[in-house]
Amino acid sequence: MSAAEPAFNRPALEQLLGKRFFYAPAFSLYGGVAGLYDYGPPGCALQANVLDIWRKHFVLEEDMLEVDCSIMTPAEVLKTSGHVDRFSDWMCKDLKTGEIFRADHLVENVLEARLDGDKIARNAPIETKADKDEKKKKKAAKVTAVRLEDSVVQTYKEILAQIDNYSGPELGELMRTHQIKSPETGNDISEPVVFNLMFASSIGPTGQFPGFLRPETAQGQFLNFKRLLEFNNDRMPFASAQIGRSFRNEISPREGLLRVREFTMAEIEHYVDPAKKDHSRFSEVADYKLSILPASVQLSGKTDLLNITVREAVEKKIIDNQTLGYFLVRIHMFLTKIGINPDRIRFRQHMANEMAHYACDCWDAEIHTSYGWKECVGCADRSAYDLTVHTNKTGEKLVVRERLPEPLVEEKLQLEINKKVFGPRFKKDAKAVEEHLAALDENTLVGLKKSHDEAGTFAINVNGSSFDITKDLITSFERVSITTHIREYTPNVIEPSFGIGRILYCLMEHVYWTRPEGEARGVLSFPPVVAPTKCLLVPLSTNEVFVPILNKVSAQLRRSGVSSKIDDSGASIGRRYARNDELGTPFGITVDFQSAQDDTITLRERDSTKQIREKIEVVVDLVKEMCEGKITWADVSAKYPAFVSQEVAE
Ligand SMILES: Nc1ncnc2c1ncn2[C@@H]1O[C@H](COP(=O)(O)OP(=O)(O)OP(=O)(O)O)[C@@H](O)[C@H]1O
Repeated sequence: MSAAEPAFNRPALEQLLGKRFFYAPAFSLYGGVAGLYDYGPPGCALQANVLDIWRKHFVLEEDMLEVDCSIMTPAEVLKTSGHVDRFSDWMCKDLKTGEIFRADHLVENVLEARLDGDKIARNAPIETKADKDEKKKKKAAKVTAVRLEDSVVQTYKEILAQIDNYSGPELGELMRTHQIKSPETGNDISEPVVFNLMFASSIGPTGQFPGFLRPETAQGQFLNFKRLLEFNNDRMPFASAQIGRSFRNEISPREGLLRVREFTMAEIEHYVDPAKKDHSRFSEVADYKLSILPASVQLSGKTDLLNITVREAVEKKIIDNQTLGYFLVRIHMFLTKIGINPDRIRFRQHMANEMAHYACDCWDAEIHTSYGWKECVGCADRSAYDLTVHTNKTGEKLVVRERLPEPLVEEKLQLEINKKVFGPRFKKDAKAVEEHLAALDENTLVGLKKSHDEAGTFAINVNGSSFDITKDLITSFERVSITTHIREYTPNVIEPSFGIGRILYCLMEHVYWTRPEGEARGVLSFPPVVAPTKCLLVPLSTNEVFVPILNKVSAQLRRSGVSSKIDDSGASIGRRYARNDELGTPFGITVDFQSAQDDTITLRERDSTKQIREKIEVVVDLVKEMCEGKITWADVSAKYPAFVSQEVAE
């Protein structure tokens, strides 16, 4: 289905996912809490399979160092990382009912609804969010057919193209200029105020040690940088990885699994030399084409995608460096491997204001859903930000020290102090003044030496106080030749960050369809590698004769590592297969009277409903190979004559 194609029946999918307990609202017996969900058996199995592929695709393939760090985080860590001050969104309120909105989402939804109203008035098709559920919502939000001036349509489109780029005051200004009110009530809206997204807590019984539930898994990785580098025998570049829960107190979680308050993330921190951001395996992916949406295009009010090889994008500096480009391709490969439709993936570059406080370049892998394009993987160049702030705060140097191939000889100004005079003169300030002088850069020293030579003194400012450095405090201030054998630098970090729940939901939308024949029956066409259960075993009837054969097949599948489930309920075979189509089980094995005579069974493939008949051992091997992604059903049906199942058509 193309990005513009309408008519996706989201309510039907949601009903199926609820009925088969992929996931459900948490604490529903107590009325539920927005943004908290429980996964049931098929949801858990799906997630485990996706994470297994993630580990193989990234951790194993790239030799990453996996860690599992504490979720509860001291406030001081998140203060240093900038999250306490800046990990926030803009929130506003319906002034009468008190209903809360995330400001950028409110502006976006209202302007989109007006553009839809304009389309209805012009009798033009609504391309975005055109599923039935969305239409219903808009009706409820009193979307009326109002024809807009062409210039207004243009302005709205330009605002929407860069909706993520506005600050709170700018969003407030947009609300005033464009008369944005509370959608349901038409009431006035408050000015946007900043709202920190972290859940606060305290550690220990005194309540004196503040902490937060982590909002990302990254900080634990940074704080272990020194150990990890040592573990890696001090070799650069390298990457750490972590899979675990993160928590964000989202202002208004409204789109199911897409925006929740507790979710599983899988994050990679790839450490590189800032002077060498090339990637040794870039040539393997250089010709891979990606659909990208650079910041410059969005700023001109457009959303046209550029289909370009990653080589060209890096050469033209659209993507900043090879390592970033390499990871964008690897992310794309992972998403398609688990079954995301490649035509519905794009990479959107962040605009300057939108970038997180730690990032210097950022690309989001966005997946198209019935809710529109949704960010599912962020890929940020966090530069040296995190390691630098933690070094500055703790005094523990989170740096790389590399032996230079040739010693480096440099002429440098060097200032040596006379400690005997220094201590008695500056007393308690002596240490701070000394450290300040030691940290001065070459340019500053050149200026100070001028005053020192000409006036015999110079002044410096340390912690708000001025100190005169007179000649008697200095033993030498000369240019000397310094030989360095070691280069010390703070690595830059490229961070691909995956929201697993969002990806799972997008996958479920992409693989969902209904069989046209008879009453519409839902199917989830998961690729065998991610399917929650791989194989359904069905005896033709409850006849005892089938039991030993079923047990034999089931044991063989278990030995081959293939998960299977026996359905010996009295329901018709067609009905049993239909139930498993909804669970996304790719293969079905039927045991019948012929099986009892010649040890053969039938193997049915979910999407085509075609079957083959073969010996038990052959079928088990074929299923194993298909589940491991080594062969496909096309390979199997080409080799063994396939026929249409009688039972399924019933
Ligand atoms: N509230 C959430 N619910 C589910 N997944 C989330 C949520 N917030 C973030 N994620 C996932 O974590 C990934 C990395 O987080 P990141 O901080 O880049 O997201 P973000 O830019 O804050 O997301 P958004 O702008 O949608 O709030 C996202 O790409 C997404 O898949």
